[in-house]
Amino acid sequence: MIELKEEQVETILEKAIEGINSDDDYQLVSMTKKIKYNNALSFFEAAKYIKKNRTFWMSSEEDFYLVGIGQAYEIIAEESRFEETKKAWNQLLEKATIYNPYEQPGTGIVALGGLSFDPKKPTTPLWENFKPSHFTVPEFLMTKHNRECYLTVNILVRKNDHPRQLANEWRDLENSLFQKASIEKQMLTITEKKEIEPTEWKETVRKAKEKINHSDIEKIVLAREMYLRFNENANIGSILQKLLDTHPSSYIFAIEKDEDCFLGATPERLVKLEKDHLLSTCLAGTAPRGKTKEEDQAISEGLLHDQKNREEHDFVVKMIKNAIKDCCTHLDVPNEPIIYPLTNLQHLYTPVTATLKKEYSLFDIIEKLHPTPALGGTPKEASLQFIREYERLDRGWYGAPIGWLDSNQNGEFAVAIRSALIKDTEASLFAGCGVVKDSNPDEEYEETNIKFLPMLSVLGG
Ligand SMILES: C=C(O[C@H]1C=CC=C(C(=O)O)[C@@H]1O)C(=O)O
Ligand SMILES: [Mg+2]
Repeated sequence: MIELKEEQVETILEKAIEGINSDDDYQLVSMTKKIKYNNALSFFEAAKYIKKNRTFWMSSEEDFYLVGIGQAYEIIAEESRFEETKKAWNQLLEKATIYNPYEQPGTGIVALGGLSFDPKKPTTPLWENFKPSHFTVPEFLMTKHNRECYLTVNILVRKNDHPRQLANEWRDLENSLFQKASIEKQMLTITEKKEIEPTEWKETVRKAKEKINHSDIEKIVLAREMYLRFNENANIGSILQKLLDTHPSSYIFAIEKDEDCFLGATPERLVKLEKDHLLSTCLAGTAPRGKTKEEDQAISEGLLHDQKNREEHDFVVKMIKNAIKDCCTHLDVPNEPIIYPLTNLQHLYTPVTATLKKEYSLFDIIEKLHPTPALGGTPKEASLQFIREYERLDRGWYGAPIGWLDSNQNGEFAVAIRSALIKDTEASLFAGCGVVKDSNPDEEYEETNIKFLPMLSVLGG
């Protein structure tokens, strides 16, 4: 393995610049090196006053962290968002210079980002900074995996750039990013807390039930919002620390877009790809945790055998199976769900594994899966139409795919639930639930209350 040497950086940049022929052409140069073990959150925090648009990602199952700082390249798509994003990503990779002797998942050129829940629903000012599809290749990417740490630097070079100058700028920035930053422990105080139209929301649940009883729609997921105001600006690093401490079995994520930050602790994996090995998960059907071990056990048993929750869950299993079967071989789905326990609640859980056929990519799978009936409903289009028409909420990126992919067919996307959009001293929290024929509006309301807890409790609630 050939390590990247300091003096090589300039040569790599020089070569890339030499290959650029016209003024409006460019090339992405990506260089990865191993670095000393570093705290991911500390790195995130150090960038606070240096670069905007930070990204944080921690995967629940492994010791895997990504921290992206700045934007070397952006892919924004609105209309045919999957097609456009896929095309732009492939074009970027085609002409990139990649120096990455490790080829570990999540190193080298990595795009981090996500999508909005429904591009057909008009956006409100709340989500104006979050586009229908927005992926960023950061200037600096720290990857932590299996107790090894890597730093990737991505630089977009143009014809008239000076390699030495770029190399020097990059070195200075890197030095300042590795100044150890301690995470300020913030005690946020909520000065205003407002549930947005809870009575109307229950009414919409009733309407959804009616629709289910009188049409071929079988499930509709309805979400609602809680608004918070704080005594001071929320510090994202401090909130992430609390999420990491309290939600070990969830994906912890944060995506900053200018002054706004969308963050959360979601247990819901949409899809993970390691080369051609695909893993998706069905997570739907919910119960609270018990106060004692015995009570917890009894609730789990109850959930496993509860017809209404099993129905909610089985719609997801069926849909995921159908959505990916033509793109995969070796599809494996257990017959029965198991319990997935979280800090504040427990879910029904079924893992789905498969081998992805060569001609398909991660974007193809996301397009086929989103939204699963855990966030949309069954059938997909009809339930989406209902949500579009009756849900009094701009979901923005809530409930949508969020994650990363690299240039070696690895990547992972979660579904952005248990999440909040933070704007300085304000936050909007989101929670939804699957409405089926046996749903009770008051019980669904209580279920969403528990789903607010992961975010509420780290925001001073
Ligand atoms: C829509 C949410 O949860 C989904 C995921 C798991 C269980 C769910 C449920 O039991 O209703 C929901 O489908 C949310 O947390 O906002
Ligand atoms: Mg439910």
